[in-house]
Amino acid sequence: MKTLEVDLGDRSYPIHIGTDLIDQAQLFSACEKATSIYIVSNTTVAPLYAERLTKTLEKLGKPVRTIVLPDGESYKDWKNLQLIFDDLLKYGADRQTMLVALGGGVIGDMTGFAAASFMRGIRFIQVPTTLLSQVDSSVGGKTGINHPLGKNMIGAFHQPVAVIADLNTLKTLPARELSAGLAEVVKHGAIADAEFLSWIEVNAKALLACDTAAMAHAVLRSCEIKSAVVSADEREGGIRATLNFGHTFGHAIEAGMGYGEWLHGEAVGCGMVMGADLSKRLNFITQDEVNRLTHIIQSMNLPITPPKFGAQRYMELMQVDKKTEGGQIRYVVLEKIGKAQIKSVPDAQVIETLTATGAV
Ligand SMILES: NC(=O)c1ccc[n+]([C@@H]2O[C@H](COP(=O)([O-])OP(=O)(O)OC[C@H]3O[C@@H](n4cnc5c(N)ncnc54)[C@H](O)[C@@H]3O)[C@@H](O)[C@H]2O)c1
Ligand SMILES: O=C(O)C(=O)C[C@@H](O)[C@H](O)[C@H](O)COP(=O)(O)O
Ligand SMILES: [Zn+2]
Repeated sequence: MKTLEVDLGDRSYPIHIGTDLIDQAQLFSACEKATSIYIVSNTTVAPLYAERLTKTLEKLGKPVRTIVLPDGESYKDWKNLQLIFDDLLKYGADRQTMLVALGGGVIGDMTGFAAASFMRGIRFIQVPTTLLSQVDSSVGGKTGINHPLGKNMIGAFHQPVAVIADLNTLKTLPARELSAGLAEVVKHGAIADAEFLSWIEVNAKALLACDTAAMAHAVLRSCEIKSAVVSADEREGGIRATLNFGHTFGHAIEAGMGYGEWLHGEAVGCGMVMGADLSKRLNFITQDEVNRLTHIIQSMNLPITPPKFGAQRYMELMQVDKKTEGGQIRYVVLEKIGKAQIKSVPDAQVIETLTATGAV
């Protein structure tokens, strides 16, 4: 097992990465002060892992309950968030209750937001079970739900007290979900570590085969990159926005298609192709580099052609992005492979990208 720390002063926490971690009660030591523990999971993940995790948590001598939500991005909303509060209140949760998010990014984001707001804030642990949640969403404390008009529009920054990433849970993950997770892995290389991007390129086959050693490296390096950025800029005043590479276009695809039609990772993969094209138009990277990144994304079995919503609809969907300031949409672009920056770009150049990539 490898452990790294997200360094945030008195809100610092460990990320544990290894195999069979959900059976190890000592990793959940933050629950020692808890009055009760609620696992929050969904109808797919709970039957696979909730019983094992319950046995582990019961060793800590606390009452353990499981709340099971419907599965899917389309349920990441107010109505289904309320189901968590309903059970917490029904069964007598209090301010010392610990929530444990068992699932992918949807469960992690919703459980985190429930923890941020229940009784004005309780603690929670992330047990991510998708590649995407292990390399990205379980770390950094962005929690929330979607609004029909925009992705993750309602939420809070609320850090977990621990992240426990059990690589063996990835063995039951469908191939399409694995590919979606690889999009965020590629993102970390593209924005912060050119050498890591080359490693991803060389190890694409092992990654797609869910080889444990390859997964361990992808999760560890991604968590190192993300935790360094989050430690430097927890609330996205500056550098944290670079973690949004591919997301201005990607979130527009997710909302425009209807949540759940394209997986988040698929939309981000395609969004990065568009972001790379935009970076080339700003004379930052070359067409060869755009082609290389596009090829890497395609080799992960991710779509590279966006839906044809037309320029006006894309601009409308992107306008609500959380990076927009004073009506100006700001895009994450690649200064070079391994380094990103955030920039306002004239609409005309963005429309050129939309046209060139097939969105118009
Ligand atoms: N908070 C953040 O920083 C952050 C970062 C990236 C993404 N996100 C959010 O995360 C969400 C996407 O997360 P995701 O890709 O994990 O999707 P997800 O949570 O919908 O999980 C994907 C699918 O895999 C299933 N699943 C989960 N673990 C499994 C396992 N071990 N075996 C079999 N099936 C399993 C789930 O039930 C679901 O059907 C989006 O809502 C996105 O906005 C948040
Ligand atoms: O942690 C971050 O910061 C990220 O941007 C990571 C993204 O991969 C993630 O999808 C995040 O939820 C997007 O944030 P948002 O603020 O654009 O909703
Ligand atoms: Zn993302």
